[in-house]
Amino acid sequence: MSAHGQPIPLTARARGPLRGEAVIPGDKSVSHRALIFGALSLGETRIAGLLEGQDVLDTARAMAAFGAQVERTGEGAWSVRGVGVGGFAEPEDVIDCGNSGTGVRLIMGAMATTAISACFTGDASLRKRPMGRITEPLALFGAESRGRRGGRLPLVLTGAADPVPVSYRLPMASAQVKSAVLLAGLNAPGITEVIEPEATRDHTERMLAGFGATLESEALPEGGRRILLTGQPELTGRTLAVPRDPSSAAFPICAALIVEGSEVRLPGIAMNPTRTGLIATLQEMGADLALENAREEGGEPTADVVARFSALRGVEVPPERAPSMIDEYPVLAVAAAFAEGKTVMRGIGELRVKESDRIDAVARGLEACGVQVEETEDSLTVHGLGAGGMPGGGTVATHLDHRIAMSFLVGGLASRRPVSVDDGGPIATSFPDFRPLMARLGAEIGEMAPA
Ligand SMILES: O=C(O)C1=C[C@@H](OP(=O)(O)O)[C@@H](O)[C@H](O)C1
Ligand SMILES: C=C(OP(=O)(O)O)C(=O)O
Repeated sequence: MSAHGQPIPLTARARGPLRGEAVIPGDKSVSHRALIFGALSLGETRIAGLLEGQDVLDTARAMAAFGAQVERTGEGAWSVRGVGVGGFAEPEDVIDCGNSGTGVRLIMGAMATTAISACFTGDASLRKRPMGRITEPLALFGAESRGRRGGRLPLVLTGAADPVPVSYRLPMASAQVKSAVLLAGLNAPGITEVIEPEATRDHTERMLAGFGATLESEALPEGGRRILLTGQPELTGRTLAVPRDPSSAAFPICAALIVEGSEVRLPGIAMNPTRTGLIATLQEMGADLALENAREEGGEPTADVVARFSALRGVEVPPERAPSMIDEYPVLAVAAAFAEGKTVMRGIGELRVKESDRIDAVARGLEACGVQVEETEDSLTVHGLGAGGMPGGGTVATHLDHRIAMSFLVGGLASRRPVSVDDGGPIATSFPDFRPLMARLGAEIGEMAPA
């Protein structure tokens, strides 16, 4: 939806090859964390390349409401003067995190061991998402919460006045839950331990260490990781550059692979191994993907990605890959519609609690575009139609989900008939530049009535 709440229907149609350079904005996960960790530090944090999507802007506003001085100093350039660990002030008004699960969950963790109360809410999508997975571990520190039935937002959280450190084994693979527990552990005396059954994105661990926290992380023999955080460190503001978002890069990459004659170069994409599952899967599908100039930027491995039109073949995506490609399944499913043979994605039950139920949204969208699919509670199978591809011609319901909107618009660039989405407004939450960037590559995505 637009800022005024009106849906913005968009239609994508085939118009020839995509060519050129795609300069992807900053990583959303790192951007949220840069603002939150800056707010929990003493002194100034200067951030370059911050993603200026609505999700991150909502987190910036929230950090100001908790007492940090947050200032935009240029394009993607932000300054945060923090209040230190345990220094959050009580916000005077409701904290509205918009569409952002990462924002609300990490902020709840960050305030849970400070003796203040805050009321959190979000848009219609965020108000449907489970928050018990956060409030339950935060209760172990001594925080109290009261929300709607099923632990939904709006929710009031009162931080523990005398927090105790905890040992917590995550019941699901979730970097948001892991991060909320670690952030709460910052203001608890002693060691907080988090055990994750499967390794998830590790930006919190890497970045907290960079801000001065003492943290140890070890791989477990049975898979997963054990993280030990020493509470009550003095975090110090720092200068950091946000690497370019691999989850946003996924859209032009997949578009180049399925639109005949395409070649797109994407400089400096983050290649943190906890985020590269899509690249591995596409390579197994036969994608012509080159990774060049591997280097380190802003503390994260990066590389230039070159994606060229490819004859893809269906694969089985192993369940253990889910955490490292979690947000990329919708666009992978669309690319799989252009592959020869079937693609089976297993162990993806977490997709049901994202901005939308992504298994259902993708399955219904592909059906609307003439593609046969099968779903179970935690899997999705796409019957690919080969390079001749998806018939298209349908309108896809996006359920306030940016990734569903962008995935199907990518599909429309290669399908036989145009593909429409009912609402492209939420694209602004993570990739505000998506349409102009795709247009510069030669894509036709217009604001027009559904086909
Ligand atoms: O920690 C993060 O920044 C994120 C973690 C993932 O969510 P879960 O922790 O719910 O899997 C991911 O889907 C989200 O887009 C960003
Ligand atoms: C799941 C996502 O984000 P969040 O959980 O932060 O809303 C996403 O960006 O795909």
